[in-house]
Amino acid sequence: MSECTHNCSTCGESCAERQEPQSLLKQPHAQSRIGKVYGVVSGKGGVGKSMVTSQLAVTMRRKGFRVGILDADVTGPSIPKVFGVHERARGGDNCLYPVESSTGIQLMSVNLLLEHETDPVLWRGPVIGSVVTQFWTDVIWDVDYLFVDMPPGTGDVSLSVFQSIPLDGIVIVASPQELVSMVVEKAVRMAEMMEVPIVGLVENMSYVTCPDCGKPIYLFGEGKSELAAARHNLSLLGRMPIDPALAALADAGKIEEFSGNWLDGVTTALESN
Ligand SMILES: Nc1ncnc2c1ncn2[C@@H]1O[C@H](COP(=O)(O)OP(=O)(O)OP(=O)(O)O)[C@@H](O)[C@H]1O
Repeated sequence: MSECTHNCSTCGESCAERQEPQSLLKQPHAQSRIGKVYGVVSGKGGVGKSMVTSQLAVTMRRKGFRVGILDADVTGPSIPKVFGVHERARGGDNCLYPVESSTGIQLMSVNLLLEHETDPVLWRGPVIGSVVTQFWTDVIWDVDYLFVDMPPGTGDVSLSVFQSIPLDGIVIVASPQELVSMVVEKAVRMAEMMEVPIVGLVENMSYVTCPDCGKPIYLFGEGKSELAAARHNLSLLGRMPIDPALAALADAGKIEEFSGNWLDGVTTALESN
């Protein structure tokens, strides 16, 4: 046997010192019942990731599934607000209970734990990462589908989610402008490196509908999403317009009242996954 370098990855010997690579995936709470788990990610902030997460959850709930949203966007949590939920989450012995929206969607977000929902979260990355992990390990979920609203970008909290929560897949949300930049590619590469399947791509703020003639106006140019999807070998599952009615519903905490079938391609893909 050659001299031990303590680097098992470059050594073929089988010995007592050998350490297999350890999975960092965490177990959910023993009382949780969780079906499929999907992350909703974006290369950068403000492209509508929370909007898409909320609409996916509402659509799956309308189909009769039990649905939850784990808001992993700890420093910019918007999920409770768009659902009009302002009460605080209750805790039990070593557990937390999600708060239910008016249609029964289970929600957990740091904003449901803060004394004042306008308080900023002035925590460093590792603390934020551990809070997100606890939303998986300590919350008692009872869902067929759990959507994780990821923090924007490919920083350390996103990495914590990928490492600690066993995602069945991710949905990538991008605006037309973002589709031509490298940030989408970074999100795609991150998923590939973490070996998480990509369900597909959603282009948000793709166009506006002319209020007079009903024609779509592609403010940022047409056809970018097809090109980007082809470039990254992704399925283009939906295109959502900029719709002032959607923004108004989100601002009023009434996202459960949205109408529109832009994301049906995504929910069909999730159901058949
Ligand atoms: N298709 C749309 N039509 C109209 N308004 C939209 C649309 N998509 C998103 N918005 C609005 O744009 C703003 C940003 O959306 P959202 O919070 O979903 O983005 P995000 O990507 O989650 O941002 P962050 O990562 O910074 O939290 C919100 O006010 C939201 O209501």
